Amino acid sequence: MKHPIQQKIENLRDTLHKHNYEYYVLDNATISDYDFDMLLKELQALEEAHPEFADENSPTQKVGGAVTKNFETVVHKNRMYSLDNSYSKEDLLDWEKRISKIIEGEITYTCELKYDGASINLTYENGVLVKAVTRGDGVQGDDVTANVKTIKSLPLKLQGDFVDNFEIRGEIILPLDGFNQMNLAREEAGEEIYKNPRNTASGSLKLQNSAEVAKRPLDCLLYQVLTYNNEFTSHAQALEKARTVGFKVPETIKVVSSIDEVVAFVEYWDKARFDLPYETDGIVIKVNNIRQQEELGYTAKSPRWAIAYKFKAEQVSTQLLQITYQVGRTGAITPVANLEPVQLAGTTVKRASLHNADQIALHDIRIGDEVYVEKGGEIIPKIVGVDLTQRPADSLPTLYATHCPECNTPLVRKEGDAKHYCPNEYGCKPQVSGRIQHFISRKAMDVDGLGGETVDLLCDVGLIENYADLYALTYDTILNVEKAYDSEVSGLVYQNKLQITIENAIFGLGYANVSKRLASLLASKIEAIQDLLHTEYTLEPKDAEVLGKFKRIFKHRYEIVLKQNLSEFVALKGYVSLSDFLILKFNGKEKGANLFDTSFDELLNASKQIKYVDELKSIAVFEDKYEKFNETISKIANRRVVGIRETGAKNIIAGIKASKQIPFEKVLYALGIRFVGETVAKKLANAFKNLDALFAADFDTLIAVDEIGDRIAESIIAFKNEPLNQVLIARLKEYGLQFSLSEEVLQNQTDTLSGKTFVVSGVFHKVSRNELKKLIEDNSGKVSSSISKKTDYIIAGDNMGPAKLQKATDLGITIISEDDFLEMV
Ligand SMILES: NC(=O)c1ccc[n+]([C@@H]2O[C@H](COP(=O)([O-])OP(=O)(O)OC[C@H]3O[C@@H](n4cnc5c(N)ncnc54)[C@H](O)[C@@H]3O)[C@@H](O)[C@H]2O)c1
Ligand SMILES: [Zn+2]
Repeated sequence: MKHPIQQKIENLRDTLHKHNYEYYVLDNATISDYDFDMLLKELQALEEAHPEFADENSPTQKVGGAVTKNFETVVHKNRMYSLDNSYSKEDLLDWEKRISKIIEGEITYTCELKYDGASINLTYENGVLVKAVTRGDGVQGDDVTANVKTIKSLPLKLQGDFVDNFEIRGEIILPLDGFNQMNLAREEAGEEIYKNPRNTASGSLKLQNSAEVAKRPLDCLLYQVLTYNNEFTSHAQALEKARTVGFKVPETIKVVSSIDEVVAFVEYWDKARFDLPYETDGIVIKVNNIRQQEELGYTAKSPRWAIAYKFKAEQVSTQLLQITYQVGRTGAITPVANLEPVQLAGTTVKRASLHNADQIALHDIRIGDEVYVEKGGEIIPKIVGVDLTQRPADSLPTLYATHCPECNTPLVRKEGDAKHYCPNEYGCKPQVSGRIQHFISRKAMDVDGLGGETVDLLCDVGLIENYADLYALTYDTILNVEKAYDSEVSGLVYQNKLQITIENAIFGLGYANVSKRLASLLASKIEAIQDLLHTEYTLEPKDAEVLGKFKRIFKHRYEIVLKQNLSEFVALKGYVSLSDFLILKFNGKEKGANLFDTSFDELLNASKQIKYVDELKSIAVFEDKYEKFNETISKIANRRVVGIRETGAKNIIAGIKASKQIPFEKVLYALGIRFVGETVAKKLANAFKNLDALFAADFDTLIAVDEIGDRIAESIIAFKNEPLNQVLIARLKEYGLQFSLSEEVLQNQTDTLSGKTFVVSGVFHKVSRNELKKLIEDNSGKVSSSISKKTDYIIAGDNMGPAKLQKATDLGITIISEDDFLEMV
């Protein structure tokens, strides 16, 4: 058993590592900065109280970022640090006390805004910009010179005299105006909008194409000059000189001589910051005298001579207009507050997350309430409370959604789970598409050429509805498939009120984007929609092409659907889509009957199984809110068309074909069995060697495998017992995917290390850490991340931490070198 404090420390480190990765590498934070900082402080306090659990890789000891593989890695000449945070005047006074013990003489401070973007280190030689490198992990960063050179306000060549060779540091930011304009354009194009300026600035720097970067209105604000010959005596003096030769050093910087003055500066900017053209998340206070700075030096992570003061999140109040529900890829439901638009920290806020039913109940949040909205750092705003004094007299408590907004299935909530789920795994559109997107993702089948948007498109037009369908796609069926997307209406436009005529069906099926005019022309010559397949038309070339496309997709769908009758079909999939329903319902009716002359109500009543309501949603809008519907229809003129052209089609088909070679463990991961992540999939693949053996294993056999617990075993059994999965797997086998480990892999596996547990620590020379781990696993050994009594060997590289070494010696564990280990295998 691990010491509970050690366990807690390790959990905190894991959590913080994950958030660092999301924040710095993915540019996609999932908790607020404030919450992040509080977790970090908790970890700091625990580590201070328990030095025996110290680790040089802890998030408290290192700058949180990382280098990416996309750029050349450059080692910084001078390390780049983070900043210590403070939140109150007391924190600032404590800091002053700490530094006064180390340095002598008067202290003056500079106060600067903390610009919220991505840090950059610029190297100038003989007055010319030669290199721009991101902070990375503080020791080394990404060389993004080409991208940075596109920033117009940054001098590539200095005007006037400055130091010959120097480095200068600053923040690449995206001013609010530019950010809002970028988002406006994306909103109009129907694209997902950017979360916040910081993410977008940081993401822009990492783009591969500098021409794209040049289109973004980035700016660079400078905050520190590093020289080699003591050219400057104070920080402020260096910055002012830098300004005169063309660097953008904000005029907001101020030199003061007491913490009281610092506090006044903070208080002023806490209000005035909202009038700034860019975002700031705090103030940076620095010791102004450079000699004093040098005396103070650095901790592992930050300079002792500087501290950040972080502003509290801003709050506003606004009216809650409506609560809607979003369905995630796993079926998880997230309630979303639709708000009366309000300005918050420089951006217009229209929506906020409500998290889950408990949160709504906790604050008793009701539609019509005046609610307090807060931007916790940078992620989407949240509702933190209700102004009860403003509550309307007739307000009613919120009734949480009972049915899935996408497929109308009753929602479920498992004990101990905060979220509701839509259980209609195989019939709910976001889940269906999500599962396919997981299947093709990089760590799974790694299908090149196919992305999330295209999967959505292929699902929407009905070409695929599970991952096996991917392998039935051909170049011809996907070429020129396209669909127009807009915010509300997904395709069906009912002109004759609620009548579905052939004309409307052709228009509404969404295949190939047939125009209203063409639909009516096509409908005029036929009795039933399937007549389209053999009726001759004389058409303009453009129309003929559209009809060709329509026929291709329709025929494909038609053939799939007609293989079963309606009840079998429903039994198999749990739902039918509207288009499938139409095909099934009207197949075989006598020619002459007006097959599509069915009212919407009739249609809905006739089949309670229609759950694929994407198409039907527009009708609900039509019935409830005629005006809104009209407004939406008018937007159709600005629809965004997503389509597949020649090159795209070729790449998709090639990518799908190539994925047949992806090794078994990845295929297993791709199947999307609950709780079977990448590592578990690898374990299972190694233990059972092929899918048949895995699926033949009973519960006890499964949990006998190292690290496979009840939950995973149950999930595997549930998966293999699901008839639809059986059909899918059978199809995938037929298509030739890898369902067993390759001969080559099997040959490299031995039992040499069976029963032995290893901990790998430090830096290695001959093989990488990951290769070491793989070697251990291939030879049936076990890798553990921490030292305990169960550890048999520690493979120690360079720089193994002293705490680990001590612990290993205490427990009497054998420490071996890289070479010793390689001998063993
Ligand atoms: N929400 C999350 O998941 C998450 C994850 C990781 C980090 N974070 C946030 O990021 C912060 C840590 O990030 P960090 O290590 O980049 O530190 P930081 O942002 O707190 O401070 C260091 C950085 O401030 C920047 N800076 C801006 N103006 C400056 C000025 N005038 N002078 C000096 N530096 C200036 C520099 O780029 C410097 O690298 C945490 O406080 C946390 O809130 C959040
Ligand atoms: Zn659903």
